[in-house]
Amino acid sequence: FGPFPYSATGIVCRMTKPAALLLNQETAQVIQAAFRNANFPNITGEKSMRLLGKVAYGLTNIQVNDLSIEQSEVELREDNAIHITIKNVTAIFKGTLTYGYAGAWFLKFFHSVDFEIDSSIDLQINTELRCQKDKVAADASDCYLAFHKLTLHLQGDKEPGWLKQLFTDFISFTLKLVLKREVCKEINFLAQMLANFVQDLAENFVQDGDIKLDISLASAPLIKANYLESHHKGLVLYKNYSGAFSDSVFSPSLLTESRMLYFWLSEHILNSLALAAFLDKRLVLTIRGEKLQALFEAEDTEEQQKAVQMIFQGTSYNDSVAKVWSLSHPQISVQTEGTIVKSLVAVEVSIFPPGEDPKMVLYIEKETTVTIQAAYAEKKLILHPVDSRTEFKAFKCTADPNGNDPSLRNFLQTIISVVGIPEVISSIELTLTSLLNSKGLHLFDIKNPEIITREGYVIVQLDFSFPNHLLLGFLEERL
Ligand SMILES: CCc1cc(Oc2ccnc(N(Cc3cccc(OC(F)(F)C(F)F)c3)C[C@@H](O)C(F)(F)F)n2)ccc1Cl
Repeated sequence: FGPFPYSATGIVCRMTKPAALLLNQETAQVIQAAFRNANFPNITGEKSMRLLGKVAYGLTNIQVNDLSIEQSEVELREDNAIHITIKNVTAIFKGTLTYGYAGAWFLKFFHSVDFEIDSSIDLQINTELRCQKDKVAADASDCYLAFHKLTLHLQGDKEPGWLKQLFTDFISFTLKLVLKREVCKEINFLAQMLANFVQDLAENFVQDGDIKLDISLASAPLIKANYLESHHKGLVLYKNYSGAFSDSVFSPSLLTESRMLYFWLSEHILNSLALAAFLDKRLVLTIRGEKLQALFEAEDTEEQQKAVQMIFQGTSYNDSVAKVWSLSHPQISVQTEGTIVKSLVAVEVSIFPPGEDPKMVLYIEKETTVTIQAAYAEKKLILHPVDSRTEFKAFKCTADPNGNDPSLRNFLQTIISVVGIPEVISSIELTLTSLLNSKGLHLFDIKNPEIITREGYVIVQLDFSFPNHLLLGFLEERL
């Protein structure tokens, strides 16, 4: 049967061990939030003591005070679990202890005193990543607390020995159960909150206006010893149009394990995005003023001056406009050389002589094929055309109605290829960069990102350092 059919997968995200280790440095903040968020119920009970008869006790408004977390280890386990081990969490719980007993002579004696409990705890959290309703679900219910120490300190020095004994032998057992239940419940809750947070952030990231990418899971996340991997549908949704599944096949060997983060994207996604952008009338560019002048006066030759005179007939560039747009859905394919964009493009120049009606002076249709290499540096997307070829499809010029002036055509051919295509690409570059930054990509500290193109797919691989205000911000919202 060949490799497992990933055909429903358009995008694969791989996070390797180095990324997990870096993210693990934020675990301490999550655990601290879990302890702080946990609400501990009052613990009440009674115990009949030898000399004292029935003793009633209550631990009320238990709160965590100081919490210190030394180091936490993270391990990716092949059985689809992320094991986090945190040793020697020291926590001080504070609250009020009320105790009393009805003495033999019906003497009711109740006393309440503030307490502090010193504790040292080992945490073991085995989180499973699952696919639930097509989304990443984090299940951290496999959670253990081991108490090394749990000592009660009562306020003031009157600490009846029998009470400490009662606490040590009896109350602490219940207390451990309550602490484990509440802390693990909160950790599980936060784990799912984090998964939802990433999912929401990601969904917002891959949406703009009516165009969005369905990044719901195509299969359950995979965890290997050195990386974890999620497979997403990667379907382009545009209004009621939704792209068909792609047939490009992902296989794990396409990604290495040396970088922190990998995104594998099938070329089908780029193609569908181009179609959606075309349907959304985004593939239109208007050039006027000095931009237009720069295009038409890129090279100062005799032929150029003649052509400009013929086309603009003395109208200034400020009263002229060039419009460039795709006549058909651009076809995008990906090769090792780069991303190849093939599109039938129309260029129309109109002039608005003052006091006269506007008139269209030039119309050209060309089949353009451009090979583009992409890079990301200084928080900007860089698109570099490495090769372009064009083929005339139609040509109309009022100044030369029957098109028998070859010098004009040659001139236009040159400026479209030499300056026209680069101008269009740089405007796409600026638009995509501002789109990425509007999604907050510039907030991430991305290190040495590589955009690699191969037949049928693109791989984006990178390292990152974690802007902890991102996680802190998330946790503050939660607290
Ligand atoms: C925007 C990155 C991205 C996320 C996708 O969808 C999801 C949904 C849920 N989890 C993930 N994970 C991958 C991932 C890695 C790094 C960043 C990120 O999203 C982000 F929110 F940080 C970014 F959008 F800001 C998502 C995590 C998934 O691999 C795991 F680990 F949960 F299994 N991706 C699909 C495609 C792309 Cl390009």
